[in-house]
Order: sequence, then structure tokens, then C-alpha cells
Amino acid sequence: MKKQDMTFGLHAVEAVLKHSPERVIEMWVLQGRDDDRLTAIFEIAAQWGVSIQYASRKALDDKSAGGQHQGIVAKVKPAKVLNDNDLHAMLDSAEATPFLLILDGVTDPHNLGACLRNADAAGVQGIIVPKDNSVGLTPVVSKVACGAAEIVPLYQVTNLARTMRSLQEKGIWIIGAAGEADCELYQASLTGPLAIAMGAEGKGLRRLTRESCDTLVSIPMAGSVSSLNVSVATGICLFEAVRQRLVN
Ligand SMILES: C[S@@+](CC[C@H](N)C(=O)[O-])C[C@H]1O[C@@H](n2cnc3c(N)ncnc32)[C@H](O)[C@@H]1O
Repeated sequence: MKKQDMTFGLHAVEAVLKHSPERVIEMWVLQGRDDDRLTAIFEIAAQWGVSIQYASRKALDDKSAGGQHQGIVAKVKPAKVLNDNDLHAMLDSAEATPFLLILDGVTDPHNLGACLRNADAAGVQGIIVPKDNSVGLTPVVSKVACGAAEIVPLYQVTNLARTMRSLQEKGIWIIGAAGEADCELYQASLTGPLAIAMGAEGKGLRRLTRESCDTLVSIPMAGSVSSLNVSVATGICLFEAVRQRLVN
């Protein structure tokens, strides 16, 4: 069985049961574990006819490949991979002002999971990533995202620069986050149709991605480190946009 076919952790399993129950094939729960949180999960599972078996800690550790499973693991069908066409279908049917996140080659599943969690909290309608050289929706991503991986759509596109152009043709303003930019995040206007582009852990924004942005902004840094972790920087940028959108 591929690792991608397992979801684990209370939030992640509950979210997949709530939002995509048809994907859940079966579930295993730690022998002897019995609490209110599990009862709620069991009720949703029963509604959808998902079989639940009890298993030892060792069996759960094996099924989750050593992940932090919190006593619950589910075997799931992989999520549908969303592409450029799905992105444009979503944008064409959405009523809300576009608010998107672009992650240019994030490879660490903990960072993607944390960005999904931030994006859900900020009300982002979708995350766009290049199909190659980016982490996809792995079990660790789902676990770290605490349920947001089942809610925030992840669009995997073949040519990020082309997708960015097509967003701009729809009137979406693209702001790239780059530590060396002269314009500070807090001076930028983030109220209209917007996509915020973040760079990868090591290399930052690729040249073409950077050149495809309408403007670049930096988060002012007071100390001596040169950059923030990408998920932290994402949270700061998204919530500055949320703040501006609330007051405008
Ligand atoms: C760990 S940083 C990458 C650092 C990389 N060495 C660089 O030169 O960009 C990952 C991403 O987080 C965002 N980021 C981190 N610190 C930032 C800051 N002070 N201002 C704006 N964006 C920042 C940027 O999008 C960056 O590409």
C-alpha cells in the first residue's frame, strides 16, 4: 500500500470523514481508546458505513509509517488531483473576491501542512503549486494541516508562470513575498482580487515567478536572521490581507 493512502490523526481523519466520506475505505483505532472525540468520529463513520477495527499501537505505528497518529488511522482513496482547469472553473463560479495563495516549490510537508492551515483560517479559496518539485498531499501534510487539507483545494499546475498570467488576465493582482523587496508588506494594498506568491524553503521565488508578479513586498525584519520560515511568512502576509479586507 502506498503511504499516500493512509490518513492519520484526529483532525485529519475527522475532516476527511466530514468532507469526503466517499474516500474513506476503513479505519483502525487504538485498542482500549474510548473518549468523546472518538465517539463523534465513530458516529460519522457509521453514517457512511465505514468499517472500524481496533489495533495495537505497533500496528498503528506501522500503518502511519511512524507518524503522530493519536490512536487513529484511516485507509483512504487518494484525493482527486486538481489542475489549471479546476482552478479556472472555481474562479469562474466563485462569488467572493478572489483570494489565492501561490507556493513556488515548497517541498517540506510540514510547511505545506502549516500553509494549508493558515490558508483555511484566512479564507483563501485555493492554493496553487507547480506540479513538479513541490510536495503534494501526503499523510504528513494532512496531519499537520489539521483538517485543512480536506477543505482548501490544492491546484497542481504544469506551468506556474502561464497560470499566473491567466490569473492576471482575470484581474487578479499578484504580490510576491521576497525579503529583499523595497516595498514593505504593510504599505501594499491587498484589498482587491489577490494572489500572494511565496518562495521555496531554500531558493525563495524562482526568477520567472518573481518576474511574473505585479509587485514584490518584504516583511520587515528587526533581528539578525535573513528570512522567516515560509509558513510563518505566509501567515503574516495572508493575515495582513485579511486585516485590510476587513477594514476596507
Ligand atoms: C525561507 S524563505 C526563503 C529564503 C531564501 N533564501 C530567499 O532568498 O528568498 C521562504 C519564503 O518565505 C518568504 N519570506 C521569508 N521571509 C520573508 C521576508 N522577510 N519578507 C518577505 N517574504 C519572506 C519568501 O516568499 C521566501 O521565498
